[in-house]
Amino acid sequence: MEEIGFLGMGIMGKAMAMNLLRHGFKVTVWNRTLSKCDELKEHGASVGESPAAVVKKCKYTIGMLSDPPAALSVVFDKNGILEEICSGKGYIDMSTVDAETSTKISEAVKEKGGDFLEGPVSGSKKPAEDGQLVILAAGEKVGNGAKMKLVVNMIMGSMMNAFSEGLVLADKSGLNPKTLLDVLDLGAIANPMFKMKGPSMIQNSYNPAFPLKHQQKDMRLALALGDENAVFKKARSTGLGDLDFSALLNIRLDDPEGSMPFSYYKNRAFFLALIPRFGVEMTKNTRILYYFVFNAIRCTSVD
Ligand SMILES: NC(=O)C1=CN([C@@H]2O[C@H](COP(=O)(O)OP(=O)(O)OC[C@H]3O[C@@H](n4cnc5c(N)ncnc54)[C@H](OP(=O)(O)O)[C@@H]3O)[C@@H](O)[C@H]2O)C=CC1
Ligand SMILES: O=CC(=O)O
Repeated sequence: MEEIGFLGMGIMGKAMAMNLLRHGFKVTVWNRTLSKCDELKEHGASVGESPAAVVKKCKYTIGMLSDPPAALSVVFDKNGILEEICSGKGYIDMSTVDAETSTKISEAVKEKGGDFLEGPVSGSKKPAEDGQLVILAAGEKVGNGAKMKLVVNMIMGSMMNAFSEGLVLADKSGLNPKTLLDVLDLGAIANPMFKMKGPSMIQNSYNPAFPLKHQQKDMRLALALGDENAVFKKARSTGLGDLDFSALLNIRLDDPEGSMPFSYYKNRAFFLALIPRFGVEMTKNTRILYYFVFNAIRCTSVD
C-alpha cells in the first residue's frame, strides 16, 4: 500500500492517522510539537522531521491544522510542503479554513506540478476515531468545500448558543435541565449534538472534543464580526479556549443578562406590532427612529 503522510497530530489528526494505521496503511506523521507523534510511533507510524520531509517520502500527504495561519505555514514556510511537492504527488488539506486560504494553497501546489484537494470534515473526535467523518470535498471547485464547512459550523455554533441559553433559562425558571433534554429529544429539534453534549454540559464537564477556540475561529471566518461570534470571543477571552465548545454555557451562566436575546425578540415583536397600529409607514426615517428607540429599550429593559 502507498505510504500516506499526515501533518498535525491534534485531536482530529491523531484519530484520523490512527485509523489509517488500523486499516493497514503505512503512515509518516509530523507535528509542530514533536512529542505528540509518540503515540502514533508506538502504533507503527514513522515520524518525519518536517512537512517537506514527509512529502518527499509520501505520494499523498494530508494536513489537519488548527486554522488558516497554521495551514499556510506548513505549506509556505521553510521546510514546508512546497519544497518537495511535485508532479505525481498530492496534498489534501482537511483543516477548517476559509476559501481564500484553500485557494492560495491550491495555486501554489499546482504551480509546482502537484495535485491539491481540500476536504474539511464534519464530525468530531468520536466520529474521527470511528472513521465516520463527513468529508466536504469540492474537487476542482476549490473553496466550495471550505465555504460549505463554514456555513455548517456557523449553524452549529448558533445552535450551541441557543441550546446554552435554553439550559440557563430552564434552570433560572426552576425547571430541571435534564427534563429539558428529554423534551428536546422527543420533538422536531432533536439532534445528535444536543443529545451528546447536553448531559456533560449539565455536569459542567468540558473535556475538549471540538475546542471552543476553533468554533470561535469558524464563527469569525463565517461571519466576520457577527453578534453570535461575540459570545464565543468573550468565552475565549475568559480562558475557556481549550475546553470543549459547549463550555459556552459558562458564559451564559455568568451573564447577568442571561435572557437578553429573549427580551430582544420580545421588544422587537412589541414594536413591530405597534407600528401598524399607529399607522406609521416604514419609511427610511421611521426605520432609523425605530432602530434607535428599539436599541435604547433593548439596552435598558433586560429583566
Ligand atoms: N475537533 C473537532 O471536533 C473538529 C475540528 N475540525 C477542524 O480540524 C482542525 C484541527 O482541529 P483539532 O485537531 O481539533 O485541533 P487541535 O487544536 O487539537 O490541533 C491543532 C493542530 O494544529 C497544529 N498547529 C497549530 N498551529 C500551528 C502552526 N503555526 N504550525 C504548524 N502546526 C500548527 C497543532 O500543533 P501543536 O500540537 O504543535 O500545537 C496541532 O497539531 C481545525 O481546523 C478544526 O477547526 C473539524 C471538525 C471537527
Ligand atoms: O467542526 C466541528 C465539527 O464537529 O464538525
